[in-house]
Amino acid sequence: MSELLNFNYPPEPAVDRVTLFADVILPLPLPKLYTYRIPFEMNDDVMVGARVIVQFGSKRILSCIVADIHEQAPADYQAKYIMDVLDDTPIVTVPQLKLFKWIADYYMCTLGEVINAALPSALKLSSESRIQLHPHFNPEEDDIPLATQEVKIIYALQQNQAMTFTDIGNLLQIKSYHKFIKSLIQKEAIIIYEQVSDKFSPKVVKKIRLSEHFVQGEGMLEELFEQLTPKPKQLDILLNYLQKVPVHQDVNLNYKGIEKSVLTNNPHLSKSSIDSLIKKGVLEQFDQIISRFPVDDSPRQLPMNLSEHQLQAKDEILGLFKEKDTVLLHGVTGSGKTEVYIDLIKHALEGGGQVLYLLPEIALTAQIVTRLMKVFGEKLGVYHSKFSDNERAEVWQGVLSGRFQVVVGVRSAVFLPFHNLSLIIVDEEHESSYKQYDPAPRYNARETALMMAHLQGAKTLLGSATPSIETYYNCKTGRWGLVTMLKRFGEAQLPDVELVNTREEQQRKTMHSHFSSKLLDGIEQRLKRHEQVILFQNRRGYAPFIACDECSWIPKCRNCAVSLSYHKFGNELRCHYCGYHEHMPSDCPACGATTLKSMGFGTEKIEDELKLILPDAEVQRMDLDTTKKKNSYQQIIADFENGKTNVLVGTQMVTKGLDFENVSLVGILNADSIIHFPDYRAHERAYQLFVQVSGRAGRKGKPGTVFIQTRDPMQAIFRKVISNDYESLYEHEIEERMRFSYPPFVRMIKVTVKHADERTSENAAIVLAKDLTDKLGKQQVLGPEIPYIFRIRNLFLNEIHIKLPRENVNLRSAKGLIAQAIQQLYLLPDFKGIKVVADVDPM
Ligand SMILES: Nc1ncnc2c1ncn2[C@@H]1O[C@H](COP(=O)(O)OP(=O)(O)OP(=O)(O)O)[C@@H](O)[C@H]1O
Ligand SMILES: [Zn+2]
Repeated sequence: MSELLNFNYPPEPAVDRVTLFADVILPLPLPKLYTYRIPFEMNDDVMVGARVIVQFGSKRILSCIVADIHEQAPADYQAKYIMDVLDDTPIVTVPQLKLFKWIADYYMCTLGEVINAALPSALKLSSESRIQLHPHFNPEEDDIPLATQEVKIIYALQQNQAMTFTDIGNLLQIKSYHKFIKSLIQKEAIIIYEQVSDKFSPKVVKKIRLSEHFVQGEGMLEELFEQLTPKPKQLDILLNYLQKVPVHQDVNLNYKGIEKSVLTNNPHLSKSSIDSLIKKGVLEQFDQIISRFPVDDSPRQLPMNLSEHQLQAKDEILGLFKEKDTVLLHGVTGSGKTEVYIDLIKHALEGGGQVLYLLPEIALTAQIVTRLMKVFGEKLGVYHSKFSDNERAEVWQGVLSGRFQVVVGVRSAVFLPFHNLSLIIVDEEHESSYKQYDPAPRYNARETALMMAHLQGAKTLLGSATPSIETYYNCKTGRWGLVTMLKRFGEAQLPDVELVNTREEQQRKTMHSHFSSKLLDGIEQRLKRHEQVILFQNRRGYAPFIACDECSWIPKCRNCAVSLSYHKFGNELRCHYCGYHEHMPSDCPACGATTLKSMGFGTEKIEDELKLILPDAEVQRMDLDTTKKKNSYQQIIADFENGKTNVLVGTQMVTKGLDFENVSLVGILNADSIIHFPDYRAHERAYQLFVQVSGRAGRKGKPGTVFIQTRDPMQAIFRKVISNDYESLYEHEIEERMRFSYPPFVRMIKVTVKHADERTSENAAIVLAKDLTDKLGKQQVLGPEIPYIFRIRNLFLNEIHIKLPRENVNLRSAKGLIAQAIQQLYLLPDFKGIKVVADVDPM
């Protein structure tokens, strides 16, 4: 059963009234929790995990989460009273509060920042919040008892669409109006949203019905007939309506009415007469809102029968779970890990627990959700950033209430209010998109999931065809369990990987722009056979930069130390770091020449050129630029699934997890840019990327081929990719990590110092590095150094890397010292305006 317990129960009722205080988490980056006084009459209503309304500062009214209840008045300030209690039951569970605390401690941020990231804005009320009618709520139809004040609010919202708290206060002319808002939220009659952009526009159909008094009043209908007899067109409409809605049989039928289009689309009825009947008040027009999460009526399907290998993997996993909390399923691409997950989810649900299934990217959810929906139906919730805020709030409530027992989501799903988890699946566990870079909390959802599982006594299954070195190390040292699937499902074989030497082709003059003749021939061949192709290029846009052929001028971002990328769509130059954009100049602003040339290439250019080279092919692109709209992922994936598209060009979005049966060729256009990335993980990443994208080929029977274009085919990493030799990659990498002290042998913390002035940033970093060295020891602190991209959003960056040994270091106290050093830096007058960001376990 769920465990929505309070941290502290309110004390036993005493004869004397006790004065209680609540520590609350405000959704703000404050270092400490604030204490408010609980008014006596609310003593029984304030609960840990529930929201209360408080005044913060002189004006702001905010909702916040109660973290603790006690009798201790704050020592250094007079506690203000809590204004109102919003929830009858906690919306944040006790295990969640513990998790949030861990995130704040581990990732060196405030609880307020965690809460702010965790709660959908619809659950964060403030004086700026807005209120609208709940899209499901139909005031005419929904039969819920409402207080007079509530009716007033509903009526006003029907007229006004949206109102602020202040509007409601003015409307009711009373001070304690929050309870009515709260009650209406609970009755699902209204919803709250934070920003205008979050406003939920419900799907509405126009409907028509007879005005109430014609139906209810004795003899009224007969009278109406008489009235309309001289107007045959109007009478026709009335008769037609009564045919469809036989109110003489059951007056209640009138309530629902019919869709207006039923009448207006009827060629025998006059549209203008319909309108006159509405004007006269005979007919009544109203809007009906259509549900947001339509119930999936398609018949449930049983999970597929597991193959022998899958069954064995499943049994091994369950066996290992008896001794270990975490198991890695290392299964090659296309080995059928998803079906194993589904079976384990079923198993967990039968045991009565909740399940969280994490995916690194929204692009992956489309296919997986379809699959899971068929098996788990309305028990399945989906959580990601393409959902509107109110949809996310609905999933939140659904997890609390138990409506959703399985949730599929991207990294932020670790914040959901699970209270009875028994299994977490982290699919593609090696993915760096599990880590949030900015803003705080800079958490890694995989690590957070492990802690979450620990707090709730759940098991975690990590899955990947290319595990991260850290994870594999944990398996090798026996901390975690390891289960392997070496073969693809069914008859499918791993694809053949071939290297294409672009340097040679260039010398032979057989390159067509960025395509080798080998790759082009390969594509043409596949298309003739009605097979599909995926092309991967790690940059979006048309070209990473442009340059003047005469004077070598290169346009740079105003705010960042990067060149601007050229985007042909919109004919724009754009910064991928700050979003700055400008129109593409027609000639060079430096020398006036008209010879501006695009250099390098991104996905947009590949798409463009391929369409010219192969005019009959249907080419689509999937990258950040083509997936801005809510359903664009689904559309692109569906078009490719149905064979409407022949070639899919994309960034890392197309590289993993996707399952298309007809793809027989994968092309990697520029492998070298991926290998030569200045980072200790570059090889690991390159291997993962190449193997993952290769893994999209030949997944169902038909053999698959991969062409990797490179100028230097002798690089060692390629041999490992070609032979799919993860073990040898691991052996090589782990040795290097040990030798040069990198994770998993040390923990890293990256401290970035930012300032608008270059010298100040540098000097502050030097002072901070010195202080850190004094506090932590010389060996532990590297830098400061100026990063490759040394200026972003007008701030100059300097980085300090801290390496903390795994053994013999108290992580908590080390982080305490780092936080202290940062605080001390903030106090120095020389460095006013400085910003320091600590990133724990940076990726
Ligand atoms: N038991 C089964 N019965 C029928 N088809 C199956 C079964 N298991 C897997 N498949 C099919 O095999 C293909 C590969 O499976 P899946 O997508 O789960 O692989 P995966 O291990 O997750 O691969 P990747 O790591 O590349 O994402 C899919 O098309 C899936 O439908
Ligand atoms: Zn910029």
